[in-house]
Amino acid sequence: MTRLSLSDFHVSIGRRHVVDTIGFDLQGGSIMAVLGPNGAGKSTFMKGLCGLRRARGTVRLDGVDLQALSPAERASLIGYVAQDTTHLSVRLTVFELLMLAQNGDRRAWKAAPESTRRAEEMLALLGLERFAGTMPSVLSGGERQMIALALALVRRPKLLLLDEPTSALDLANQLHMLEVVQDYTRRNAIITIAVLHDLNLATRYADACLLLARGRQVATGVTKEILSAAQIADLYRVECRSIDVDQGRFSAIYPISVLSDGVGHR
Ligand SMILES: Nc1ncnc2c1ncn2[C@@H]1O[C@H](COP(=O)(O)OP(=O)(O)OP(=O)(O)O)[C@@H](O)[C@H]1O
Repeated sequence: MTRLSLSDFHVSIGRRHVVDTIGFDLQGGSIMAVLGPNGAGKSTFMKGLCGLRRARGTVRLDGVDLQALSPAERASLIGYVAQDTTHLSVRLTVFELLMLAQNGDRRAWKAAPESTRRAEEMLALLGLERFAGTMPSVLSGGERQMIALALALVRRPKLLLLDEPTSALDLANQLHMLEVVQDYTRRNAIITIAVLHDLNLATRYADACLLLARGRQVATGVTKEILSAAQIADLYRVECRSIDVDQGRFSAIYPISVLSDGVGHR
């Protein structure tokens, strides 16, 4: 089973330490939500993990030190879906992109035999078959977000990193995307880490949470234990109530008001 272990993990932008001293362990089949106020360092943390920002410390995926790998080796293990999908504005169709994602690092001129089937499977999994022949540049922001996920999954990552994956999705697609991600994560025993701003998506889909404030790890652990109304109030400086939904099947967090030392003083 896949296992991810971080210790004393730091990420810098230029000379500035933006993310400091992160440490946790995750087992295959689990989803971790990364939560925290704007500017807390969530995206920088994700970029540090996938090698887009300079990072220090130890990151082991199944015992392999990710920091010691070449960019190509690292890319073969990690699927990263960025907040911004403008990189998909190329003159290729969705299907061509799915083929390129799987074969871009091959020297041979032929695509790997199973890649057509795999591309079709991904389109079916996410319900995107109707976009196969379309260029992402003519699609909506939410449709591009779904395609970015398909492009990450088609390469069979062991570690899936999603930066605000539902930010452009309507209610049905938010649930659809996270159901697919949860099912894929469990079935393939991979690890998914997702930056989320919606606390109720976190309580519903994340097994574990990492709370960040000013680049520091405020808390990490099992979602049920971490995401209390008191902890949320402390993190975002917003008074909240925790509500049981569907006879305790889900727990929802309802925001009441910004505390007097809230916005601008975090
Ligand atoms: N390219 C950059 N150059 C310099 N500083 C940056 C850069 N990108 C981010 N930062 C700074 O790093 C800090 C963390 O930014 P980051 O984007 O990681 O926050 P975040 O938690 O993802 O925020 P948000 O919820 O608003 O997306 C912020 O203070 C930001 O100003």
